[in-house]
Amino acid sequence: MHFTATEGIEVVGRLTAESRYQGGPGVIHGGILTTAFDETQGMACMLLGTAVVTGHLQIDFARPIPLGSVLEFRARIDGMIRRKVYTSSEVRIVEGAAASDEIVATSRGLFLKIKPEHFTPMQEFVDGQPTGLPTFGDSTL
Ligand SMILES: CCCCCCCC/C=C\CCCCCCCC(=O)SCCNC(=O)CCNC(=O)[C@H](O)C(C)(C)COP(=O)(O)OP(=O)(O)OC[C@H]1O[C@@H](n2cnc3c(N)ncnc32)[C@H](O)[C@@H]1OP(=O)(O)O
Repeated sequence: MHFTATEGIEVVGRLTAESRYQGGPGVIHGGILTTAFDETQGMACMLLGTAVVTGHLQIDFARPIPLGSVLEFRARIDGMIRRKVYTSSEVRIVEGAAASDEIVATSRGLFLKIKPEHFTPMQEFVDGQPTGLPTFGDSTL
């Protein structure tokens, strides 16, 4: 995806619903749409200048999205308290046969600010290949 920072803390992302993203016949898979929301809202949080991870994500799939559609996601930060960052986003079809101003899906997400050491226990798994026996708390894998 490509992202653009706009006025305020808002992010715009575009994604083409390619054939490899098919879920039901002729339509985008809901998991792909969910991933795109996660990325767009996570990117909005990045404008705060701190790293975040997704804590909770809730999607409303309002309309089927035909393959070939160009989607435009808009995401923003609605509020913050302590480490919690509340975000929302919506998507429209901006190019293709089904293009219109109608919102075809919406998302609300809670992101948590994290410190860089959040990922330290997972370093051994970078690129998917465990190279040692990392310890998570008291349990050993
Ligand atoms: C990918 C990271 C990138 C790093 C930076 C590199 C540059 C990137 C550049 C570009 C980024 C583009 C954007 C990326 C977007 C994609 C992000 C993902 O998909 S992340 C993968 C999926 N998510 C996880 O793997 C989290 C797994 N969960 C955890 O690690 C923990 O549960 C965590 C950190 C979320 C919270 O654990 P605690 O121990 O730190 O914090 P506690 O004390 O439990 O919670 C703090 C507050 O948050 C609430 N909270 C926590 N989880 C909640 C939940 N699921 N629902 C509701 N509230 C929750 C709690 O009630 C508490 O609230 P009270 O402050 O007391 O009011």
